[in-house]
Amino acid sequence: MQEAGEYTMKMHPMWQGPLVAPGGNRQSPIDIRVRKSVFDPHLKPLTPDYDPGTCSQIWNNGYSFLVEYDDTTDKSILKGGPLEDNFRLCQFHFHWGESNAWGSEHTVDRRLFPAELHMVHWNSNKYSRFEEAVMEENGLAVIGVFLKIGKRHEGLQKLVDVLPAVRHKDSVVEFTRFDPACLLPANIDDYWTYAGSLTTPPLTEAVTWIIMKQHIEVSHDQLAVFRSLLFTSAEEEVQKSMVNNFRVQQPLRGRTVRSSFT
Ligand SMILES: NS(=O)(=O)c1c(F)c(F)c(S(=O)(=O)CCO)c(N[C@H]2CCc3ccccc32)c1F
Ligand SMILES: [Zn+2]
Repeated sequence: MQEAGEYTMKMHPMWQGPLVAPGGNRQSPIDIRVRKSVFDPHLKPLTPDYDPGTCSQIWNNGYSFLVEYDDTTDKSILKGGPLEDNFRLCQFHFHWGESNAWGSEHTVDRRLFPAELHMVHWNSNKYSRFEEAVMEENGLAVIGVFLKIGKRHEGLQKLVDVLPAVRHKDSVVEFTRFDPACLLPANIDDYWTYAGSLTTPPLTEAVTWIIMKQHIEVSHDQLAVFRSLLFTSAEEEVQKSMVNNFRVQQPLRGRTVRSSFT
């Protein structure tokens, strides 16, 4: 019988890390209870300003596939919303399920989505490198966008077409001139925001999460290509499909989720 207060250090097969970071009281992901969120009239519109020229490569790191951006200058930045400083885009990635019934990390009133996009940014006013910001409270800002199955997403197709080239873990290909703004929903003024953490190691409590209320649509076939990726490298005998690469939800611990809309 587990002693009260003892942390359940269950090892989630996916992340090989503790599910609840010891002492963590602002862990992610969470369920967003819409009626418990608090409208904050001081929240500004989000103003992303991305330069497709900073897009550099796409790679499979054995957790997800990442599209990486050159973050050595302030060319692709996120400002506004709940943010006081400039945040530089460093990468975006997705989380998805083995079926369309689940796959997102965050949920809205327990509603699961088949996938979730995360655009990872770091505070370039306060820090000089991502690795520094990742250890600091509010060093990072991650935009979350839910994906639903529907019409084909024309902008996503350029990315889907290159995924077979990064099928195995540690494969990298050059990927340029991709405008990440094409993956944002039409309405980016309506969002929820809360103080949380990375959902993969190092699970640091450094993230201002900005979760879009409006989802984007991708086709069934486009999402099926995500599932053709592998967690395993080409050398490994047993190949494992890259699916269910999401973390289980974490306790809210009294945090308030603010909304930019009523
Ligand atoms: N859901 S999430 O937004 O918390 C998140 C991920 F889910 C995720 F998988 C990754 S990763 O780079 O693929 C794996 C590294 O842990 C990152 N990458 C971040 C975390 C650590 C790190 C270090 C260097 C560059 C990017 C990242 C991430 F921020
Ligand atoms: Zn993520």
